[in-house]
Amino acid sequence: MTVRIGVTGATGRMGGEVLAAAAEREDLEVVLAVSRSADEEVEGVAVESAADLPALLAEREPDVLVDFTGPESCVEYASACAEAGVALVTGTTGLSDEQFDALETLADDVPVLYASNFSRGIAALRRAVREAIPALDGYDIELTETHHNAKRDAPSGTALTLLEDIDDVRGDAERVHGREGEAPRTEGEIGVHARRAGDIAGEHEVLLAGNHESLSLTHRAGSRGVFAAGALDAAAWLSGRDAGWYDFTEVLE
Ligand SMILES: NC(=O)C1=CN([C@@H]2O[C@H](COP(=O)(O)OP(=O)(O)OC[C@H]3O[C@@H](n4cnc5c(N)ncnc54)[C@H](OP(=O)(O)O)[C@@H]3O)[C@@H](O)[C@H]2O)C=CC1
Ligand SMILES: O=C(O)C1=N[C@H](C(=O)O)C[C@H](O)C1
Repeated sequence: MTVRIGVTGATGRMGGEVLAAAAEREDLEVVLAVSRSADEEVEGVAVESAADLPALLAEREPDVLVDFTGPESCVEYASACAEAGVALVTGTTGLSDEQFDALETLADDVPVLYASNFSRGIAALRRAVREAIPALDGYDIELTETHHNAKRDAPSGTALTLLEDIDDVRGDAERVHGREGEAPRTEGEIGVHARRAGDIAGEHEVLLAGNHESLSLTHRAGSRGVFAAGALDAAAWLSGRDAGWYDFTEVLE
């Protein structure tokens, strides 16, 4: 059965990637695409006004809306989904705790799948980090992420997810965002570094060092296509499921 999808932020970097990737898939059909700046075609799809999203959801009846926009719009579009009974896949990062709470509440009404990163490589990196930490007890940990120069939020959503993973395994640690001046490392702290340059699609490195050795676990996205493909896999998987909060790792099981 063909899964009917809607795309928000269609004029954005990820919105365009999602539309391009969807055009290559036979299991999905794009039935609407919106952004605040409508009146354009992206990847041959007409982009309509995001202000009309509630009406468009009711009229076109997509199974799943795929969202890569901004934190406020993500919650706004999720509310429209809950109202219309449409499932939501979102990879928007930079959400506050309150915005995550709002999304989780809306998941009482419709299926919501959130992932700070839709690449399989990051899913594997997360597993590797969870395995490495207990094997390298007491080693210092530094996390570095590198993204294109237009990224708004820092640290990246993926970096925050990796930090949560580290805390889960090792207990809550102090996070030191960059260092300057007299700033010696304290035991157990995690250094967090965000670099912004050029058009880098996304790199994450978890460095563990101690006992005269170091282990660097690094993921590099070659293009945004990997995130778009993962989000569409998630949309296909989510369609028809019960209301609730879902994770990308469930899609990969
Ligand atoms: N989870 C993952 O795997 C990935 C997540 N991301 C995340 O996706 C998000 C989008 O990234 P990217 O595509 O590079 O960003 P862009 O700025 O290129 O695109 C964002 C799009 O969303 C719309 N938008 C932005 N802010 C708002 C807002 N406040 N209200 C309504 N619409 C808004 C813009 O369109 P317009 O202004 O025309 O409405 C634009 O089309 C970011 O949070 C990023 O971190 C990115 C890559 C992978
Ligand atoms: O903004 C981006 O580009 C990306 N954002 C996500 C994040 O914040 O982790 C995922 C990916 O790294 C690309």
